[in-house]
Amino acid sequence: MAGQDTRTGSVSVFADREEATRHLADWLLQLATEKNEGPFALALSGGSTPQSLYSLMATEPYASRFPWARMQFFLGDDRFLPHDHEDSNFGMMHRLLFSRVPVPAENLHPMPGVGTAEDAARSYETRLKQFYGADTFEADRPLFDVNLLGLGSDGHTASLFPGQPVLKEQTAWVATCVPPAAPYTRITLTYPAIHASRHVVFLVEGAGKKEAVAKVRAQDPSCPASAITAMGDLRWVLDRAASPDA
Ligand SMILES: O=C1O[C@H](COP(=O)(O)O)[C@@H](O)[C@H](O)[C@H]1O
Repeated sequence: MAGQDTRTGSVSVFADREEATRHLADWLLQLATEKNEGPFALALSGGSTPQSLYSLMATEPYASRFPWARMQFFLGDDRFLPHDHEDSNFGMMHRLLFSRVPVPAENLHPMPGVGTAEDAARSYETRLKQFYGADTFEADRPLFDVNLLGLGSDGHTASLFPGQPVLKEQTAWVATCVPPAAPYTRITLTYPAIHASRHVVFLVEGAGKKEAVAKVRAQDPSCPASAITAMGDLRWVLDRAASPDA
């Protein structure tokens, strides 16, 4: 593993996907068990990259070590689809993780997938505000303990897609996005809601992401991921294939 600090956060590079995934599972387990008071709130990413992490968390020794009863699971984004649709991020998380571990149903906070997308965004924001206990963020009081993010090869993260109006959202915590070159209307956390995290961590794997990682490192403004910040720390977990340095 190699490590370095950049303006965009700390970077850890692992030999392959399996090592990167195991590192992240170990780090999450350490954070969740260290915080022995109150809920441990996570916002999870969708797509294909984190699937091996969710599967790993549902196997031993992780499955019996995570404090599931204290863990609260939110989503960073979802496709506006019924949860049983094969492309629903929540559906994927449920199949790989939630259905296989003793997490209480009331600790799961899916984004609504029926009705209208606008209503779904407003209703999810209300849910987040109830959980946070306030309508505006207080400095140094994060909403999420960990916000796990992915990175698209076009530089999108969560469902913050290049050039879309959602990138300018400074007030709403949750918004809709209709990506021109990707399927489905999306519901996504906005920049301010992602910022309200004790830890923001990107998990990025595969050679197809190397160019996007390099652009974020160079703070290329065409990449939505370049503008991600955190109340606490920002870190990148990469496999060697995704690292511009490898
Ligand atoms: O559409 C999405 O894409 C990104 C990246 O997904 P990946 O399949 O390239 O890993 C993901 O982070 C986001 O949650 C998802 O909705």
